[in-house]
Amino acid sequence: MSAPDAGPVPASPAPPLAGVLAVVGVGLIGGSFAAAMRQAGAAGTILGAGRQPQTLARAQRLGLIDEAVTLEEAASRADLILLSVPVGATGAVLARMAPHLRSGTLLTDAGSTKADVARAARQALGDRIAQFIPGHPIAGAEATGPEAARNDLYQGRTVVLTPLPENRESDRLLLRRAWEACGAHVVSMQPEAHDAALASVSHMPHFLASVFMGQVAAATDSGQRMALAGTGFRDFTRIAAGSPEMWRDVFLANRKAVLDELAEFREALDRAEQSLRDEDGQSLYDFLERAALARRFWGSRSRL
Ligand SMILES: NC(=O)C1=CN([C@@H]2O[C@H](COP(=O)(O)OP(=O)(O)OC[C@H]3O[C@@H](n4cnc5c(N)ncnc54)[C@H](O)[C@@H]3O)[C@@H](O)[C@H]2O)C=CC1
Ligand SMILES: O=C(O)C(=O)Cc1ccc(O)cc1
Repeated sequence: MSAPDAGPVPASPAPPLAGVLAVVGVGLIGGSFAAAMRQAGAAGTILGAGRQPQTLARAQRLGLIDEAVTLEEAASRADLILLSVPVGATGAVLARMAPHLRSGTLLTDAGSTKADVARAARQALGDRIAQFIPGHPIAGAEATGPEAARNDLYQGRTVVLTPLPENRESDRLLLRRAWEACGAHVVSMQPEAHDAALASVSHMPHFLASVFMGQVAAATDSGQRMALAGTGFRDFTRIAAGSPEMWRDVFLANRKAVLDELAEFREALDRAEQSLRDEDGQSLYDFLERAALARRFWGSRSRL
């Protein structure tokens, strides 16, 4: 007697990339990673760890994480761990997790600077350093905390990985696939090249916007000035609303590259100022035109 025909055997769903994902620091960046990984079906259980129990409770209510756990528990249970805390906290967080890590666990981070993060990780993890791959999603906002998290934050955005010589190829591939599952495009580069470029196009804009915003806010007639401010002021100063803790750490971590950029900027500012002092309309026009063409060209290629 033959068995009744049950039809084609249904394919079992592919296992998630990370059976257990842990996010340390469930704010904008970590919360968005959790949300995107969940939406893609790339994470099974999602654990959250951090500094403030109230933040983790909010993240759980928002459905970003399934459970709030200690750093030690995250280290011992997770297959993949994302650190999304201010870069200055990296060493202390990893040092607490190190004794509890399983050998198969992969760690990464989302910090805005990379050379200091790699140094701190080396010191904290010692002979487990192969398990840590530094990373940086070039996506974000001035808003902070789990309420700011979005499952589409990384769609179409670039994620930079700065792998260490010790990292295993299979781990690099897994991390690349995780970010791709979040909709990102992954590139690899050297940490020093990353930090120099980001000093120019991310850290400097924040520094300048903050100095400028502080100067306007300190004026005796700041209320009147801001009542008259339009979209140019809004666009130019938007990023100054970002987290002071996060940005303090970025500037301290990338101090040398930012100081180099500031020196170059000061020279360019002096040249532009001289054109104005000299009432040199041609030279003013030339520098404004160069900037306008460069900005329009970048805008037409960058989708931003
Ligand atoms: N905000 C942005 O646009 C971007 C930020 N980044 C990087 O991502 C990281 C996180 O930034 P956001 O998510 O924007 O900040 P956030 O303030 O939204 O979230 C950070 C979370 O880390 C927790 N935290 C802080 N110190 C901690 C510690 N010592 N131990 C455990 N938890 C701690 C905070 O309680 C908070 O929940 C930073 O390293 C930042 O440089 C990277 C790309 C973009
Ligand atoms: O708010 C914006 O427009 C940003 O550019 C966000 C941002 C901030 C810090 C990073 O390291 C990367 C991206």
